[in-house]
Amino acid sequence: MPPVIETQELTKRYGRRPALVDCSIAIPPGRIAGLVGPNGAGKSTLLALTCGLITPTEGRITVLGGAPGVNAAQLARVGFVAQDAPVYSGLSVADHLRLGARLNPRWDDGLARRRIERLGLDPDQKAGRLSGGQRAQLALTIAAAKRGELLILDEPVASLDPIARRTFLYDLLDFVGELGVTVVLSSHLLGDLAQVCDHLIVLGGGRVQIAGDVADILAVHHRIAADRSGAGGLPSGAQVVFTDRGVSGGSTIVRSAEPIPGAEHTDLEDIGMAYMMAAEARR
Ligand SMILES: Nc1ncnc2c1ncn2[C@@H]1O[C@H](COP(=O)(O)OP(=O)(O)OP(=O)(O)O)[C@@H](O)[C@H]1O
Repeated sequence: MPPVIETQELTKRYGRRPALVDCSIAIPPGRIAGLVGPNGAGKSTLLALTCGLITPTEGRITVLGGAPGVNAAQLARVGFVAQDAPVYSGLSVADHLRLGARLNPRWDDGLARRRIERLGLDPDQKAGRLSGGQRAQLALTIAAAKRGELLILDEPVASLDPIARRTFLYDLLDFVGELGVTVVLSSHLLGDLAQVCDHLIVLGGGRVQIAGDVADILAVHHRIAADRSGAGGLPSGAQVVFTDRGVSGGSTIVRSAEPIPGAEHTDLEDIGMAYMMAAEARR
């Protein structure tokens, strides 16, 4: 199956300022891909390129086999929820569904109504009076009912409390299972992404630090005590990603296809953080 999103040496500059540099990624179909990186790392730029809202300065990007946003048919296949879950505050929940039905040729009204009911949203409530979590859920419902093949969510949980975040993410999981779509989800909250993502892209300073399926990433990363991180004690080909000296003597995340005797389990949160810290340290 060809990737849903594929980029080759994709670069975007605003004027002379590079926002994304030589980005080469491939997201296979059916994945929930997490996109993380510190402020200004290039996440929104990559998502905007994916939706065709902006065009590359150099390199190539293919979305669902074509140029992003090239025509109405292509746009109909992609659902996009921008940062802060934009909704029309003067319109009611029901008005949003009516607008969605009018604007989207493949609109799934049954799906939209079922979700609104399940979430307990009052159809007559004005969107401006919904809570942040409810607004995020409404925006996700509209993007989903478009019945596209790719859902792009730019920091959809940023303004939500931990309970609303958890509900939103588990709901997303359910619904990806139901619709079989591919999702790209950006967030600063690595712990949240680790719960739902099976593909990860870490950006730092506009460059891809690591990208791939979560299972593959976990298989080649190890945590060892900081004082063992001298290259002498590691298998050949091992790469020290980052040493964090702050936590009880410190620890080092190492990338190695070979097992490392005595290494501890590490998780996606630690690995993502190590790549981001390493990128920051190089700047
Ligand atoms: N329209 C623009 N004009 C000029 N520079 C921009 C524009 N949009 C983004 N940038 C710059 O490009 C870089 C990447 O920005 P981007 O918004 O993609 O990062 P981000 O990872 O989404 O950040 P955040 O986590 O803060 O939302 C930053 O240095 C930013 O200042």
